[in-house]
Amino acid sequence: TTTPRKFFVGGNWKMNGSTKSIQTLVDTLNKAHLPVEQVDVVVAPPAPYLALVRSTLDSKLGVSAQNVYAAKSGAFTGETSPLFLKDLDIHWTLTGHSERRQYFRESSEYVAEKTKFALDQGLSVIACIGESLIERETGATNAVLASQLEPLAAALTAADWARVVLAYEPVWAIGTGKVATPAQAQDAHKYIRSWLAKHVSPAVAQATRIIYGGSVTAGNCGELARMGDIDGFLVGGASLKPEFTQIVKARL
Ligand SMILES: O=C(COP(=O)(O)O)NO
Repeated sequence: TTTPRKFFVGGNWKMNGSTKSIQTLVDTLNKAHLPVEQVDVVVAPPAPYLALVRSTLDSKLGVSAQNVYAAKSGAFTGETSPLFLKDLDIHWTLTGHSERRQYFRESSEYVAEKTKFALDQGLSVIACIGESLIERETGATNAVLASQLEPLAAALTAADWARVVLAYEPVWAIGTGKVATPAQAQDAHKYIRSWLAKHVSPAVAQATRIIYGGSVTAGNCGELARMGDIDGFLVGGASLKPEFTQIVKARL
């Protein structure tokens, strides 16, 4: 028998918010009494607001950085150390979000290096992968996903994977309102899981949560959540709204 994977919903606030809007959002989340026994919920505020959110959000909800640097401290102006997060009782970080790959030229090798470093510092990681529109249209989706997974598989031990959630976020669905169809998302998740089974281990493939991101809303999350290899969501725009609490309950 295999242990069912606990549903996981992340909220990526990206570069949005203010003290006032964040306090309102935190208040909404605290009052929602989210079903944390059935769903892992983690929100990722902008770095300047990490301490505020951690100190005011219900402790049963996780807080994540949106990015970290692969060093403990030093002359790396502008960067966030994993040690800062642990100091703030924050146990998660995103790595490899497509916006960091696109605007800040983060390579899959670099993403794997920072993912491994964060894990070695005791953090859990939401590691992001996903293809562009041209890659999908030219039939390169699986090859691209494999190329993004390879450095991760090379860097991580089997034990590391227990603290990794993979987020499949097709770039063409992020912020566009063009959500992947349940079949498109399921196919990609199924490929990722089969890739893990072959290149890491069947046990890691079975246990690793693979969550979908890209224009998820309260309206489309239900049908996506019914797909066997979709273990949750990484929500952008909708995570800034009260409807995020509906998305958390997508599989209930
Ligand atoms: O980038 C995303 C998805 O963003 P949207 O939900 O706004 O498409 N999650 O990390």
